[in-house]
Amino acid sequence: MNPVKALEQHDQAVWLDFLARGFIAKGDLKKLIDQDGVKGVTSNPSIFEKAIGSSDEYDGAITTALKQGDRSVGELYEAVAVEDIQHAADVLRPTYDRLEGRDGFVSLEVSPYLALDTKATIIEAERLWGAVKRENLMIKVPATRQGLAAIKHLISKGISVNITLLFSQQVYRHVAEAYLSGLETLIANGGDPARVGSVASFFVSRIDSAVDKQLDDKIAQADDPEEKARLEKLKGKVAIANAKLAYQDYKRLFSGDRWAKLEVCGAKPQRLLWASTGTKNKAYSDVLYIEELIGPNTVNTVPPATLDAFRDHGKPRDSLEEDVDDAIAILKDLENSGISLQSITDTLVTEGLQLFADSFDKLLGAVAFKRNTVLAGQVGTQKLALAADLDKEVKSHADEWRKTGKIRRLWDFDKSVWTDTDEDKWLGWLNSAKAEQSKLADYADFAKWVKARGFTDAVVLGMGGSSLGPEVLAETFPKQDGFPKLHVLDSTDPAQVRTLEQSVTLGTTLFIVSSKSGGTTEPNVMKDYFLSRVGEAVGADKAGQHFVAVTDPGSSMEKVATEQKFVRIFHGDPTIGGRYSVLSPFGMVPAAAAGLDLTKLLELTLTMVRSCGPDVPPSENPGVQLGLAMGCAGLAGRDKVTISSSKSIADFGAWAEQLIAESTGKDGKGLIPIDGEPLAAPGAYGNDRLFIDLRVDGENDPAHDAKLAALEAAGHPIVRIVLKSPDHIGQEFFRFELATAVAGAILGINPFNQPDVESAKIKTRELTAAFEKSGALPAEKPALSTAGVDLYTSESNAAALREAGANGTLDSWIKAHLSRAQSGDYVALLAYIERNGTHIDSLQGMRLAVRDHRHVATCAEFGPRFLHSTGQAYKGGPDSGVFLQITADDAQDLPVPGQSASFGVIKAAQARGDFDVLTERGRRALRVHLKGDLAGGLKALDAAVRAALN
Ligand SMILES: O=C(CO)[C@@H](O)[C@H](O)[C@H](O)[C@H](O)COP(=O)(O)O
Ligand SMILES: O=C[C@H](O)COP(=O)(O)O
Repeated sequence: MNPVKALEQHDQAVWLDFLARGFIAKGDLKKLIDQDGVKGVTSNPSIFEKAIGSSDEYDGAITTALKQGDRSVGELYEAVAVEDIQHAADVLRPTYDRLEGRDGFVSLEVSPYLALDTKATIIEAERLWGAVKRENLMIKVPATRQGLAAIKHLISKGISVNITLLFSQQVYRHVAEAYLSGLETLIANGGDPARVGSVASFFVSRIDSAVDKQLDDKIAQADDPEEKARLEKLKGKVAIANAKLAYQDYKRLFSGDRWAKLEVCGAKPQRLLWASTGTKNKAYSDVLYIEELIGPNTVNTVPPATLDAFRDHGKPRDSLEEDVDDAIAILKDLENSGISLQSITDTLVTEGLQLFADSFDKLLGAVAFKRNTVLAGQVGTQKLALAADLDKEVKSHADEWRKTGKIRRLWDFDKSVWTDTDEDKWLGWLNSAKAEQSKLADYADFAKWVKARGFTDAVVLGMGGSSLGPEVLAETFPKQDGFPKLHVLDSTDPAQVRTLEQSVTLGTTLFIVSSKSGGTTEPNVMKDYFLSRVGEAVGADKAGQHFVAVTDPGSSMEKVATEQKFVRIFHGDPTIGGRYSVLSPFGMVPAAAAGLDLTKLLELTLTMVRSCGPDVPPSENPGVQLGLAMGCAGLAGRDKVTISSSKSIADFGAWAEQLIAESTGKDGKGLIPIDGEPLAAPGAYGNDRLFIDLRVDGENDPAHDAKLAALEAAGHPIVRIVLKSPDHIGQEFFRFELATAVAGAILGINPFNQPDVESAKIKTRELTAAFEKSGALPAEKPALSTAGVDLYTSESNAAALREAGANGTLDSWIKAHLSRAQSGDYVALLAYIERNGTHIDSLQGMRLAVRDHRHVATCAEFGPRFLHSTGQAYKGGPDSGVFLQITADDAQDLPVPGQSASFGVIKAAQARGDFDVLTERGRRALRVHLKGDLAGGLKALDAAVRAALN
């Protein structure tokens, strides 16, 4: 007789420790049931990893699932795994029915990531039980301390459980106890125990592998031949002895009064199931762990090769209760040899969890890869070309992130991923795109209202995080028919305010006042100004009808907006910091007002959110990959994150800049984003760059590509990101948000605070308060005053510059100042003037001259805008900045209604406040105040810069 089938006569059930889609579909499982009498199937993460991850058998199913709509990697895995389990359960159903529920089960394991979390295990087990919907299902739960509590609960709810990763007799007794007490609760609550099945999966071969290793060490150390022989005799014996003794426990636990009471109600004993029964040591019989463990009321789950071997040459006999005394002696002998079985079995549980988690990581990575392939192009692609050293660092961090489950912890709001302070309070952005989806109807109503009102223009008044996201949307998307043109004003420069005013028709303009805190100076004074101007145009009582506010609940802005009868107040989410707020009302309200397709924007964004999800291991997770590259590059001194973006998304860098700089630049550490520097030949750069290139598919620029290729060939790390279309911009917002948070963790900082922005704000407030009191800003003494310029700096900076040759000319000061920039430093031009094409060109000319002559990174920024962006990193980040602040006389100032400080005064106070903090921190900073005609002043400065460099 077929030896496998013959096991029935010994009252032992054979299950198959294997599952795969084609195997079931082709009828192979059915054949084993019919021919071998197989009565069950077990699966585990390693089995699914082999089935799904290492074959293309599931590609069709994954494609079909995705055709019904995108879903997360975890959901995709579960969809196909649940189908497989259902198919197996259906094939086993006749067995289950024939044996009246005593056999015919298929097992599905809960995620190994949850093994140490009782509550999460219970939730997942109940969910899987509900999803598979088969009576002959068993949910597998590991026998950890936390698992035991879950097992008891699940049994009490009538869910059949297979307890896995069981190695020790002591733990087995707890497992049986959990089952018995679970049944007692079930019965007490009126449940039917006859419907509950359970097995305790006791692992064998892994024990021998671990014990034999220790025995071999001892044998190698032993001098006495007798001792060597004694130890040798124990090899390959311990696992079976351990299992035999567990079986003696089984017999005791499932007899007697307690059990009788349960049995009478219809309860079935929880059978011992021998798992890990494939022989690992080739010196042993390949059917060892079947032949030696045959006994009534047990199960052996067998891998296919072992099953084939046993069918071929297995010799069944009732072996389980043979030589029980010998088994006791073997374990005693082992203990006497100084080998602790308890410590081995404890380790095996930990290792087992890690092995299943490793398999699950691999499996989810493979599913993520397949999802990506099917979605081809719908998710922006990302290619990392990192030089060898950096690549190695990134891979090693990725592995550390995988092993320690950091991406899951991050998504779980675990602040210990960062500095363990209050990071958990600032992670609302992780779920904001999803949350915004639930408000689509409201945004549609708002958009309808905007359209119906016939607004020609919509102007966002805000700073930093509140303005730069909307600015990207305004610059990336064309004006939509029937909707207003979207503008952004983020300045206190009088000329800039006036230019904006002249570019719109006040009577048909909607103002969106955006301030999370509500207390920021700029949006408040801009709002005061335009409320008054609109009042003049349409009547003070109607002005509020042109204003909406976006602000966090309870802010001072909310109060003011209510008093001033704004049309609407949209609430931000207080768990999202400004720089992470674009995929929240701060981005969505302006987008809705401009008539953008929010449904599409968010849907596309969510595809990236899923790609970056907690279930996507670091190696396949684009946000984590980018963040690791940024963080590791920073640690390696490549801390100038140089961003280039193709034409239609050219403004993206300005948003990314505020995110990266304000998040990471603090505590003397951080990344310095470099935006707007066109690429040059490798010779223009030092070794402090990481290049991130974003392009919209089809926006080809061969010259740019050639430069990137040359940089790559010269050993600079490059990240290339390709967006399918500008509509996919939301994906990049999320990718960069996650990447920045990850980079923050690598750098060891809290990416969600901005301590040094605050210090400049305090200084500015002190200066404006002084102005309100005395009618003038406190006097200051220039280090040099010429007809065209006044130069200011701290005494220590002035002394250093004089020593370096600064004398009575602008050129000499600029020369001395720029010569302070050494390799690895950056030079930042910080201009408190109108941000317009001419001035941008002017700053660009100077910065590129500096870069090309001194081979340092350069920044060209406009104040006060950059104070809410890169300003944090300039003051709080690494001390590698050389700052040239540029201020100028305002040709024409502009009053702010209701206060004596004008726009010009506020701007001057902001420039001085920031400069004071820079110099107080000992940073290398020089302020050039251009007197008289601004164009002429900039020209003179340009000449001085070029002279200094030549
Ligand atoms: O736990 C069960 C059945 O309940 C099995 O699926 C169990 O996971 C497997 O037998 C083992 O993981 C296989 O172990 P090994 O052969 O890799 O040592
Ligand atoms: O990035 C944020 C800016 O500092 C503006 O802050 P706010 O939105 O609270 O006005």
